[in-house]
Amino acid sequence: MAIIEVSGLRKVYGGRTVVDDVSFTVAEGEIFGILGPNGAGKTTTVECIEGLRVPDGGTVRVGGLDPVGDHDRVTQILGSQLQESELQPKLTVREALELYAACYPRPADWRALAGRLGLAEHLSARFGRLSGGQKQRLFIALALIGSPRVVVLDELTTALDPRARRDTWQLIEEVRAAGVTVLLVTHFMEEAQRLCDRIAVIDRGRVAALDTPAGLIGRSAQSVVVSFTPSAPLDPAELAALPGLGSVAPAGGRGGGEAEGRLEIRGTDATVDAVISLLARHRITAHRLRVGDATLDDAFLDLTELTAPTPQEA
Ligand SMILES: Nc1ncnc2c1ncn2[C@@H]1O[C@H](COP(=O)(O)OP(=O)(O)OP(=O)(O)O)[C@@H](O)[C@H]1O
Repeated sequence: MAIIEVSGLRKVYGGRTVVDDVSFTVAEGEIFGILGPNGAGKTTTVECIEGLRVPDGGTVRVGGLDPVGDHDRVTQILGSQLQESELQPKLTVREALELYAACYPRPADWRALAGRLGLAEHLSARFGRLSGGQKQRLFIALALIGSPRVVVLDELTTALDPRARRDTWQLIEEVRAAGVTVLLVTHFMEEAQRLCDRIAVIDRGRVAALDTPAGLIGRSAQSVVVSFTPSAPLDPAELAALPGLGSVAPAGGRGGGEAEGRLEIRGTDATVDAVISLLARHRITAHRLRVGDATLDDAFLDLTELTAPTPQEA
């Protein structure tokens, strides 16, 4: 059953359409990701779901309720961790938890929540003195304190170091295991790939793709990556004619330098077979040959590069 239903959502700021005909549903118990470049319209979409923005078109339902018209009831079933959340620096962790718990008719046991989130030893610590990771844990606790059925986490791990980020991923999995639906806005492909059951890729206000992480990678024309340093130059025309070819580039072309002459070829399994044949035909050796599956990162770049014109252009 869908707990979130977004249909034909539109939002316009000062005559500029920033969310344009966005539709998706989130099933109860899912971890659903919203992924997209900066300014794509992710936060605006999420804020419409939270009832913080009034849509200019389309409908949004959370548990069958209108987040704007039924705002009070929606806040009872939806918990939010907002992007760039701040609290009074002098507020202690205990005070924040007690304050937020008092706002809900059926609050979770905040002490148990603090224990689960590793905050039990920091109850007397002031918000302003907490580390980035501790703040994020507190924000998750505050998002969960009303015992919500669905929790919205917007760029939750952006400020965290890799270890704290991984700890947070485990927490998100625990939250879901406890039966809470998670709507996750993220910039981190690894995070989306690891956590999300399904992902909506939003680009320039529109849903560019909606699928499982594996489905997104599979639908990209470039699902396999082969890289090597040839012992002699290869003919660009022959490379361009490879079957199923997605791209040929100097290795590291999408960031980072690499050994002189090293190539990175993206395509399908058929492309890799043809590369091997081509090398054998010309008796060229492939040094440090590596073949790997494309990642969600590759699929994301593909999918956001290939989308239609911006809403303004349409
Ligand atoms: N209150 C506002 N008034 C005018 N324009 C806004 C407002 N809020 C957001 N925008 C613009 O709407 C577009 C979408 O913004 P939004 O914050 O939804 O994007 P995002 O995908 O969440 O981006 P990011 O990943 O950078 O957080 C951006 O161009 C932004 O500048």
